[in-house]
Amino acid sequence: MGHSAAVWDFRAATEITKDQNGIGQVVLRTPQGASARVSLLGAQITSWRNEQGEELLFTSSKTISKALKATRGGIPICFPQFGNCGSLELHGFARNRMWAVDENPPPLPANDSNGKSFVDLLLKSSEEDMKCWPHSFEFRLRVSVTTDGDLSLISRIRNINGKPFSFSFAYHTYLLVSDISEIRIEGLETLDYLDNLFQKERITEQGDAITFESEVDRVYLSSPNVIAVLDHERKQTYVIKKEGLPDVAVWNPWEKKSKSMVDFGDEEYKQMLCVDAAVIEKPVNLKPGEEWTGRLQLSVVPSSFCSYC
Ligand SMILES: O=P(O)(O)OC[C@H]1O[C@H](O)[C@H](O)[C@@H](O)[C@@H]1O
Repeated sequence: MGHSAAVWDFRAATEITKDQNGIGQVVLRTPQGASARVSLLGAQITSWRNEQGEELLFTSSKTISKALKATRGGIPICFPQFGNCGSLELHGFARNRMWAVDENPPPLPANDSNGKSFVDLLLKSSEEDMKCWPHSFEFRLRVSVTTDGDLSLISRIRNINGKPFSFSFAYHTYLLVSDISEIRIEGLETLDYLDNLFQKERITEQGDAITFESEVDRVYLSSPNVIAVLDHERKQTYVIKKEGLPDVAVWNPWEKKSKSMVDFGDEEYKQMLCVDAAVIEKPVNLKPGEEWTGRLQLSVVPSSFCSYC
């Protein structure tokens, strides 16, 4: 690219455009050529590319653009509910709302801004949403791409209500993988998980890594803050670092669930793996005026260089 980080104008490298449906999106680029795209619909990350321009997130080729509905893939934000564990729509309403670019967010530590291309987005409770979830909040999301090409997401949720409220949350991360049967997840072994395929039964993981040979739909509880997803065929490892997000939801449907997943190709399960950094088992309880922060940092390293592996 011929640009050095020292002279790179990170502000100018942040571009606001429209997607093919006319919905606003923000494109972030680094001097080395990594990039990310975030839609104002749901603040959903719709693309994350490495310096070679290779996509790292899965998006279904059958994605259907419905009015104000999250598409299948990327990283939708699940808030104030994960899955169907409450009375709201699946994964909560935040992913189906229009977010605004926040020009003047409360500051974050200098480390979260220096040397990064970033954008701040904001969702506030609306009168309509208050009818089904009667709590006032401000949700700020900082999306950054670092000079190393890492994708960083920082969520700050503030209670501006007169009384406490609780919520669950997830970065519903659709990783793009070469072949699901070649994938191992390390860092979740020996943990307890809730198995969604068996009425959320609590089970202790016995394997020395998670591998896939049929449908998996689990929530691993109280996990370490670093886990690794090893892709043998691509010889690369996704390193997932998180803070404030104790649980990890792991999902691969193994086959197209015919009626419910119209936006999913027959064989696409092979190229996707959801590994969601989340708060599920013990929802966050926020008192009036309090703020919660949940951080996710995704990196990709060659498997041979992975200090974690
Ligand atoms: O279709 P989505 O909204 O992306 O959600 C799909 C999946 O999300 C979670 O991970 C659940 O545990 C799955 O049971 C669910 O089917």
